[in-house]
Amino acid sequence: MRGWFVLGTDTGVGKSRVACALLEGVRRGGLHGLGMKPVATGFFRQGDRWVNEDVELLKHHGDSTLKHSGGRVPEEWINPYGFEPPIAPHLAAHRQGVNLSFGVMRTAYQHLQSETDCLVVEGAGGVLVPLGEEGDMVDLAQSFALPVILVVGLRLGCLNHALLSAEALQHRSLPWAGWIANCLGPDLEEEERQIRTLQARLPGPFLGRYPYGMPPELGYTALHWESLRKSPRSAV
Ligand SMILES: Nc1ncnc2c1ncn2[C@@H]1O[C@H](COP(=O)(O)OP(=O)(O)OP(=O)(O)O)[C@@H](O)[C@H]1O
Ligand SMILES: C[C@H](N)[C@H](N)CCCCCC(=O)O
Ligand SMILES: [Mg+2]
Repeated sequence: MRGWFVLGTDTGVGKSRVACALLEGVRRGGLHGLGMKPVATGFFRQGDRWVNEDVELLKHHGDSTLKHSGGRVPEEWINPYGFEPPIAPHLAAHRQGVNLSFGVMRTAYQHLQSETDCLVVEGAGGVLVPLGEEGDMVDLAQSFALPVILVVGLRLGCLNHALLSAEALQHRSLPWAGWIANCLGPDLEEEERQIRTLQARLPGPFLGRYPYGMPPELGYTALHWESLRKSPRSAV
């Protein structure tokens, strides 16, 4: 089991950007890498297809074919559940009369695992986002048994969000890879001291400061690959 489960302090904090940077780093290190978004909400029409930005980004920065068979990566493995409205996953599923099944998501995950060296899974929203009757996003991460990376979106309010998220994760004793500070603005007030405040309080390792405006093709260089390599069962 190799890869990471990318969780965030909230929606819109940079999970996708960081997940794509991880894929860039993995692939530039010579490994095969695939992204997965178990449940995505917010689809729009593009020609004759319904697309979701996160799913498209993960496909773009990941490998385009399966490692062993060389075939196309099935969309339903990358994104087993997708719903049009940009709302909470369990509410979007409910509108469609769908029960989100951990079994379906785990099966897709296992298929992808067997066809890649490193799998980067992106959550949706924050760590305790409900996923219906079977649990929440942390439960899903636990059932995948991948080491978790917490993306902290640096802005006013993030200290509280980051510490609450870490407490929730510690309660469920997940394998932990570390946390990344993602700069959500160009000139963040007290950015350095926000990071130091979190370094003193969050479990390590600190996996890097992702700069504002940096695309994933360059952003992977800002991540601490020495520490990422030491993640439990890391492939890189
Ligand atoms: N370091 C950054 N520099 C510039 N823009 C950023 C940065 N990080 C994130 N953004 C922008 O902020 C927005 C939210 O980021 P992103 O989509 O990665 O968040 P997310 O945590 O994946 O959200 P979701 O919960 O919807 O999956 C996007 O428009 C993204 O391009
Ligand atoms: C649509 C959006 N971009 C996210 N993918 C879904 C965010 C769900 C947040 C749920 C909540 O915490 O209220
Ligand atoms: Mg995202």
